[in-house]
Amino acid sequence: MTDIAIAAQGLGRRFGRRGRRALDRCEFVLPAGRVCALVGPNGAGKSTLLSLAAGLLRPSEGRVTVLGTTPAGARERLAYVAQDKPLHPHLTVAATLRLGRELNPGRWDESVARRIVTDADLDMDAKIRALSGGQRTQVALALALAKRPELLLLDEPMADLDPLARHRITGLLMADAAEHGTTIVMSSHVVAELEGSCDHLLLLGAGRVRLAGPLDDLLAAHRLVTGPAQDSLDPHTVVESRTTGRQLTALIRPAGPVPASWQTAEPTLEELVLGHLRGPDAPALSLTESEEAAA
Ligand SMILES: Nc1ncnc2c1ncn2[C@@H]1O[C@H](COP(=O)(O)OP(=O)(O)OP(=O)(O)O)[C@@H](O)[C@H]1O
Repeated sequence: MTDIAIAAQGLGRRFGRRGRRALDRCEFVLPAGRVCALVGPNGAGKSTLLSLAAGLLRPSEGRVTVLGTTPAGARERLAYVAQDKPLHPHLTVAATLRLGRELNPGRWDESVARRIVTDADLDMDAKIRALSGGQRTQVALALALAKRPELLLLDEPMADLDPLARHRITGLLMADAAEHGTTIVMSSHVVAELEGSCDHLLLLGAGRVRLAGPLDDLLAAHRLVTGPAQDSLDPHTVVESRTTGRQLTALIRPAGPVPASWQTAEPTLEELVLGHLRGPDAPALSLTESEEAAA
């Protein structure tokens, strides 16, 4: 086991010679054992980042280190569930799991795979092509978890799951992380669902890292404030602000005390992310874990 699950240095990826960079000069460190929410607007570069970490794409610039080595070198120790959940359509569920076992000798945990497909009420003899999108997702998650990876990369894993399946799979992922110390990086647009399950955040915007670090520290570095519209927010960093009549509501990074006449509260994860999506030009903030927390 290494202390760092993913480290990106000057990481960039361009598609085509003249193409816009999908990722641009990304720098971040994700300590091992964390559950990291990967968020950002459509086209921000989330899938590109996950594909680079999984070793399915190569960087155009910079580098990404995974579990202390190259993504290719870490391939056996990581699992990746891509957005389109590629599985062999002509295989049955049972044959898919059998293939997973054969491809991962020594690591395969049949019980977790069986549990996921049984809980999803899947017929072992059903062909993958006959399954619904959400059912296919659960087979892909069964394959990924049964591999007992040290790093699990999930691209919008909950997008096509029903609420009960989401609840069940989230519980399973959290239990896995707690029991085995698995690092999980999970992209999602449903930020409210990540609240309570993630302890680390990576927010991308237009291919750049906008926020990175331990979730509690990032939340503590921000305040949601409400006050008179005519008041100045200097010298605080304003991520996003809106005026309704005579009232101003803003997401700020305080640079000192906020006037006592202002109402202030720590934002929720959803408020933090929404604020940064509405204020894409706010300065980026990367926080590293304190030694105490990392111990
Ligand atoms: N294979 C590709 N060829 C050309 N451009 C690509 C390719 N894959 C991604 N891109 C471009 O890279 C950028 C980032 O795409 P990416 O899929 O990583 O974003 P995302 O954050 O995962 O988006 P979403 O939330 O919509 O899934 C987009 O502008 C996209 O058009």
